[in-house]
Amino acid sequence: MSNAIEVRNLTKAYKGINAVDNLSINVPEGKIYGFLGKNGAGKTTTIRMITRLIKPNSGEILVFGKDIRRNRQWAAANIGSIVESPGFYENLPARSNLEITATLYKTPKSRIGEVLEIVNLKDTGKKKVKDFSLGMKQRLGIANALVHSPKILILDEPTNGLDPSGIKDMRSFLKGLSRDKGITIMVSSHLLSEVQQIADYVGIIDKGRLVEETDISNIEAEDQSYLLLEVDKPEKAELVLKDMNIKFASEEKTIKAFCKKHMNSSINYNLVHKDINVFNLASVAKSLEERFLAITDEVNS
Ligand SMILES: Nc1ncnc2c1ncn2[C@@H]1O[C@H](COP(=O)(O)OP(=O)(O)OP(=O)(O)O)[C@@H](O)[C@H]1O
Repeated sequence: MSNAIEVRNLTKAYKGINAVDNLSINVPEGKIYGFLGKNGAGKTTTIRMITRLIKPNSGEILVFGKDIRRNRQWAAANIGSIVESPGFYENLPARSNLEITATLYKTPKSRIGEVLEIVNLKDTGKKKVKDFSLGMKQRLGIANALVHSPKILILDEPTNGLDPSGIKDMRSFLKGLSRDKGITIMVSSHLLSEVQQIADYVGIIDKGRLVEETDISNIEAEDQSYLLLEVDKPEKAELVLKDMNIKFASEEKTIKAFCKKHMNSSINYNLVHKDINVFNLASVAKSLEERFLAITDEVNS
């Protein structure tokens, strides 16, 4: 799989402090990439460098394999973004606002109908932007970023300020955009659950440095939070776990055994050999949240 964006050894310092520190990330083409980090981790600074709003101190950024410093127009043509909230003429309807952008990009006006359709604002007619909900304004921002038909969309915290139903709509909208139009989407967030629900890949940063970058399914598959057991003789099962030096918490016939995944089969073997019936044995994955906190704590300690 090729990369839509490759960031290599990128550094940006403010007053001698690295806001982004030798960062390298890969955003795979056609996927949704969740760029995750706490407030102040360096997400916006990275995105501002990718979108050429600010210059790095060192490092390079490639868009579809081309260095953006030597291919500025190429980069601009391929990337649509919302970094700061887009300023709209509040007294104009959606279409008129997008016409201004289309003129700037020398894009045919026929594209406006298409993007309004994509973001589900086709029927807003003469309604002025000032009368739009926040969710509608966010979608108009995305329409604005899509006017010139970029292959990559970069959104800095797109769900900020939205209510739960607005967040849900935004999530399914972005998934649809990736699935149906093949657009690569890079979306930053400080909300772990958000990234877990939307992204195919995740890059976690802390203090400007990459902590981990992986396919989201790896996170779900690899890291076990606990093994959930349902047995007929819980007291006997607890003795087996004690013998194996495994911590556990039990409630009636259900036991949570806190162990690594590779221990699951030997736990099952030992239980069965002690004549304990195992009705249910399920590996419960660590949520990204648990994993993220564990990772950033390791870095901080
Ligand atoms: N223009 C600037 N001048 C000085 N320091 C800055 C500037 N922009 C960012 N920083 C600092 O760089 C660090 C990273 O900020 P950045 O905005 O990139 O983080 P973030 O991960 O996007 O966080 P948030 O979600 O809070 O926006 C912070 O310590 C911030 O104070």
